[in-house]
Amino acid sequence: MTVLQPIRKAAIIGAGQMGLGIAYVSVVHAKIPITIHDPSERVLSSALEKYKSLISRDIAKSRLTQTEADEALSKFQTLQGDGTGENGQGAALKDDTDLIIEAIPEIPELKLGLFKRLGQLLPESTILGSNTSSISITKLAASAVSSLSKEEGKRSSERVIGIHYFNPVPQMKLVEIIPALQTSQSTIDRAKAFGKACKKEVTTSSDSPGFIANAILMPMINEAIMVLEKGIATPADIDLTFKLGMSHPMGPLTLADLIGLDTCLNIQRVLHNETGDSKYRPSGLLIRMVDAGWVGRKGGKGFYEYDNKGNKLD
Ligand SMILES: NC(=O)c1ccc[n+]([C@@H]2O[C@H](COP(=O)([O-])OP(=O)(O)OC[C@H]3O[C@@H](n4cnc5c(N)ncnc54)[C@H](O)[C@@H]3O)[C@@H](O)[C@H]2O)c1
Repeated sequence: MTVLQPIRKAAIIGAGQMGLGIAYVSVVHAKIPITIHDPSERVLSSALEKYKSLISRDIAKSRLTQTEADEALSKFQTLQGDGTGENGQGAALKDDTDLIIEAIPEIPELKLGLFKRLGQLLPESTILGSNTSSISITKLAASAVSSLSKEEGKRSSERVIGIHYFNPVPQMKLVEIIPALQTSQSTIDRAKAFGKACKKEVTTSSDSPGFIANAILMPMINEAIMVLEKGIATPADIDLTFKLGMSHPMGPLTLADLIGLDTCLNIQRVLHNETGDSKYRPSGLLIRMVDAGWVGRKGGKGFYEYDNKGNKLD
């Protein structure tokens, strides 16, 4: 039996809603130290506040002791920049980092550029994971070989993998693992073991646009927005139909607000571009709402309005 190299230290790139949640379960459940990188100082200070409030909530619910909470605080570090020397201070990522998980916006050029720099910067023992909802992991793996020799390039692409958590990460019990065509079996095994260490169930999807979850979810959300756009029903009635008629815990428009309307639009654009299938075309209303800066719960307004703690207003 082969012994898997353990993940002892990780870095998260992007401290938005997903990056912070991934950092939290990595420290609290997988019990490893985390550095979280983001170009925005404002995002980093808000991430630290949210991290502390997640800890306080877990203490209040007796899920963490004070000693565990102190340990979790000492294992969490924030750093400005993206870790590779872009958008901030120098290349802060260290050779002894066993795992990187990027959670930057769902924009192909941004992620491809990041994987190119990560491929050059980090030793081939470091797993390069992406929390992308839809972008091809095979393309990210190909980007991680740029300017390396053929043999180094092959090994560099073998350590790239999709590690797709769900929102909100501390509550949702799933991780979707997506190997690229190039990914090695040991990378798959290490990524699955890490997902389980974060106390998640693991599913595996091949590298196809939207993988399992978003290939099914995004067309449903888009159809719900089109029903609204056509004036067929109000947001409240569309959501209530799914809650009470189909036993979904929340309706599709509430879920779209939670995911982020910018993220939904970016995912739909990737699905549409990658498949060429018109069923994935984003609705005009979604495009206009993102144009208006109405990105959902994280921005205070989407299909509903929210206070600065993210609670829905009546
Ligand atoms: N929101 C969801 O429900 C959800 C669920 C699963 C996966 N995802 C995926 O996770 C990723 C992040 O989504 P999110 O909802 O956390 O987005 P978000 O907008 O909350 O956070 C993105 C963060 O990335 C930072 N950033 C921007 N450009 C960067 C760069 N070049 N380098 C480093 N950081 C940069 C931003 O400052 C921001 O803090 C996306 O790929 C998304 O598809 C999102």
